[in-house]
Amino acid sequence: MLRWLTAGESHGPSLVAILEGLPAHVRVTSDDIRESLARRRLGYGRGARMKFEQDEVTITGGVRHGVTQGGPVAIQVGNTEWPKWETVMSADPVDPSLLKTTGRNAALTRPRPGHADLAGMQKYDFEEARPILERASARETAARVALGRVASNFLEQAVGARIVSHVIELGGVRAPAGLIPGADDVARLDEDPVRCLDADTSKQMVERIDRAHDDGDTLGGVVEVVVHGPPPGLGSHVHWDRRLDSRLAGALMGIQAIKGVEVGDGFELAATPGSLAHDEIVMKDGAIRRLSDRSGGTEGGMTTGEVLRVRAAMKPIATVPRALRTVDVSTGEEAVAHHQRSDVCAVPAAGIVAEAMVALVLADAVTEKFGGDSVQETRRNAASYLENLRYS
Ligand SMILES: Cc1cc2nc3c(=O)[nH]c(=O)nc-3n(C[C@H](O)[C@H](O)[C@H](O)COP(=O)(O)O)c2cc1C
Ligand SMILES: C=C(O[C@@H]1CC(C(=O)O)=C[C@@H](OP(=O)(O)O)[C@H]1O)C(=O)O
Repeated sequence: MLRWLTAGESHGPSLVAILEGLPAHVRVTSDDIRESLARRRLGYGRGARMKFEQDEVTITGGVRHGVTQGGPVAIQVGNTEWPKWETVMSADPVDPSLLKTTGRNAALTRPRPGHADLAGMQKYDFEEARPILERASARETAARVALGRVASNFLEQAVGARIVSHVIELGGVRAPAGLIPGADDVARLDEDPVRCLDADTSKQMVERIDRAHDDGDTLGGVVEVVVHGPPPGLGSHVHWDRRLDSRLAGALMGIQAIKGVEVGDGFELAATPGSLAHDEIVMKDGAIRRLSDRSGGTEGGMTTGEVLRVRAAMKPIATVPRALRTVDVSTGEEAVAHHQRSDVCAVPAAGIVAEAMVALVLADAVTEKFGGDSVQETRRNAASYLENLRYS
């Protein structure tokens, strides 16, 4: 079983992430993690912070000479912006006179609709939004992506599964149906400004972002994560919380601003007659094969061995430059929500975060199915299972 945790605030000194339960001998380096974090910063429409802030990666436990040791893997991702926030985010008490009434040290009393601000202030009993928004911020996704890279290296080394994501819809502009990236399309997708496979659609998406930016508005969209080479039989039909589709949906819904998840053709299947909605089984060259993959590679909560496909729908960025109405909780007066800066659209980045979440869920399911205290043991167990698999 894998367990993972993250800690840290958006403008704190660093994020910290721990992954426990991974076998020994998984090859992973700080540069691998840096590479994944750099991919999360990509994408047309992200805000100024992505340009001037760096992710400072330090592996502080669990890895020696580029291989995991079997203990918890601990990763620190430093925020280079920290010196500007040292007073307002200090862990220790500060002189109250330093907390000014204006600027970055001021109390945030105008909660932003669409954020955790107001519900969090009520629940945790704070008079301002800073203690809530700091942890609710999607800055935390950097820590998940760091862990996701470790999980993804494990998946590739243990069972040969490879993960890629792409943007299939942005601000209402939709890519042609049926485009599925191959495992080797990652570099090509990362070069596209919105990580879309179709060049014409990508151009329209970029124009849509420009228009939203000019209008002081923000956009959402849909990403799809595709896994090539998952072994059949991950997850189980026997209980709701062992179903892989349920675990994937929970992990994707756990990403900030994700409001819907689909497995395979998802909601479209609901409008398709049964005769056209399922993946027929045929005998070909002495082995059982599927004629399609509308289910997205799961049936009965288990992987079928076909390509796994899951989608996540992201709502538009909630800090809208054309500020939304709110109430100043310190006066009870009508006001406009706080807005300092924000992304116009973070859908391409959300795809990288979704890859990480899928990698963590699959790595957990692989350790559960095949066990192993070293990655070579996991690999042997998986190979033996596949050699003895019925009907393949
Ligand atoms: C990669 C990524 C980047 C984001 N960037 C911003 C941003 O710059 N400004 C903003 O208001 N929300 C941003 N968000 C979304 C907020 O964190 C999210 O709307 C907030 O947590 C509330 O959404 P929830 O109700 O789903 O938690 C981002 C989300 C992700 C996944
Ligand atoms: C810092 C990151 O994303 C941030 C997520 C975020 C939010 O409200 O979720 C708001 C923005 O930060 P700020 O409020 O400081 O401008 C984004 O830049 C990151 O992804 O590394």
